[in-house]
Amino acid sequence: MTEHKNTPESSSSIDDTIARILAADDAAKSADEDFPTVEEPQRRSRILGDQARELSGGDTHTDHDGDQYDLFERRNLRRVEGLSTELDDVTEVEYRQLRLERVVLAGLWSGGSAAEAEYSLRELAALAATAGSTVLDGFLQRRSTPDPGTFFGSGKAIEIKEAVAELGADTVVVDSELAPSQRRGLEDIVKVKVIDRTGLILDIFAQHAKSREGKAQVELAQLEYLLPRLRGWGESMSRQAGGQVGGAGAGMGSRGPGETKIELDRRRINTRMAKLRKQIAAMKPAREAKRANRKRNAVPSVAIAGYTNAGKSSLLNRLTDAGVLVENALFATLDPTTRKAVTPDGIGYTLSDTVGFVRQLPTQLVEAFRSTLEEVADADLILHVVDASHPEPEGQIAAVRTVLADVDAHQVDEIIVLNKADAAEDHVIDRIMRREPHVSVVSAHTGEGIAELKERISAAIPRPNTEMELLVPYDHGEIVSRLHAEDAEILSSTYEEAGTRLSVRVRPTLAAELQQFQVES
Ligand SMILES: Nc1nc2c(ncn2[C@@H]2O[C@H](COP(=O)(O)OP(=O)(O)OP(=O)(O)O)[C@@H](O)[C@H]2O)c(=O)[nH]1
Ligand SMILES: [Mg+2]
Repeated sequence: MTEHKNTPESSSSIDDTIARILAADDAAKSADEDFPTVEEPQRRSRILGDQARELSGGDTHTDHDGDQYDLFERRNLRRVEGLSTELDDVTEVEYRQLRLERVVLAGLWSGGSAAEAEYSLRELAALAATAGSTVLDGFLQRRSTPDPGTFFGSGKAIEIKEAVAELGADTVVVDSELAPSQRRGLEDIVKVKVIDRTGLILDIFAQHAKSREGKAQVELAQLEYLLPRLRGWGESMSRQAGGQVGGAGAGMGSRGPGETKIELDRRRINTRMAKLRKQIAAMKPAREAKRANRKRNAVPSVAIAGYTNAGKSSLLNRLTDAGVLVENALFATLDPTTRKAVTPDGIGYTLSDTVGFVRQLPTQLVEAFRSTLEEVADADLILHVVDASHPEPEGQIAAVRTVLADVDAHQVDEIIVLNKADAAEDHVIDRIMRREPHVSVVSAHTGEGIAELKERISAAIPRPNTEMELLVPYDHGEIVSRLHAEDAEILSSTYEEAGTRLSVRVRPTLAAELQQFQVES
């Protein structure tokens, strides 16, 4: 840990920080406007370390991905390496601005195969790269239960410390959720800041949230994460006040002003959380109205769900030409996008992109995003997109289903969409096809399997079911075009003297409008 100076400024800067955190709305607004834009090529080359390249460098876009206006903006928001490695304000580190730059990863291998433990660590590397940091090295420790004091045990912690010093790292990212005391214990040994998986994921969400609702949801999740960790915070502050470093509760510096401050902070954070909950609740009616409207018109809804980076947005673009942001980064999409789509035989439906899932998705996020995720539960069909180019997609499928069950979405019909077939190994595809009853193999990039998927969607969504026989006079050509354009199944159509004779299946709302043209069959 960096030494803190015992000056009045240091404690007032913490006040400032807390004030800034709690005034997050204003801060977010001005940050949007004031963020300096840097020329794209220069910025890109500076953020990509060698290890990060595997993830961040591989963007390929097809024509279907559209204009991707967000992409440029997203890149401009990336962190610049090397601006600060000083841990001068613990409050900032723990909340909102992790400022991780050169990181060493560490994970516990406590069960399962070695390969699984390694995937998890690789995924952590991808997460860290998405958060804008350079991954220098990674450690796995075989150990059945975590050490209560330092998580890895002091021997391994010292090993990590040595690597950190040798590589010049400024952060250790641990592939689990750490108890506050474990984090502190480990920090005291490795001497740089320690972040856990949850903190890292929350940081990515904070960077990527765009809509007002998304921002509020992420902030709520961050505060929820922070609240039980306030003790650590208070101790750091006491160190600043008294300059005493010691175990929990040791020394004069850890009592008095520090405690009062924690109480005060806790209260302010609770107030802020209550306000956020209210805000989020207030935003719900608008979304619910939209959903109710869709329900009334009986427009079927299809939700695209799946593990992060599986290709959900690419699939949405491929199916609808939506131009939604596609990025080889984790959690590129946070705000659900809904687009209109049509089946090959002309049935309209809505298709929604959703936030990606990840192993150990922080529970704070599931809670904060519950209202968004519930839309998936409400869908008529879930396209569960799976990255078939991953060597072991089963773990991802299971992680996604856990979250879906959590928001009561496991009842909804599901098609497993094995995406990235162009890059996948046949044996992986075969394995999953044997396990899962409803599988479509596609590539959002090449378009392979997309036509078949469209047919499947068409067969799986609720179809219009009111049969009608219509005679539409020729001066009402707009009705015929509408039937072709909209939610109707045209079973037959012939031209007669008085007009077009049609045998159709439509939804109840449209049936009511068409009554004047109805004839006996
Ligand atoms: N080879 C290959 N790559 C693909 C395919 N579909 C998507 N990708 C790539 O996979 C990466 C992730 O794609 P996205 O569509 O952003 O994935 P997502 O599921 O929306 O990801 P998040 O929003 O971050 O959860 C991008 O680099 C895409 O170009 C595919 O069919 N084949
Ligand atoms: Mg996406």
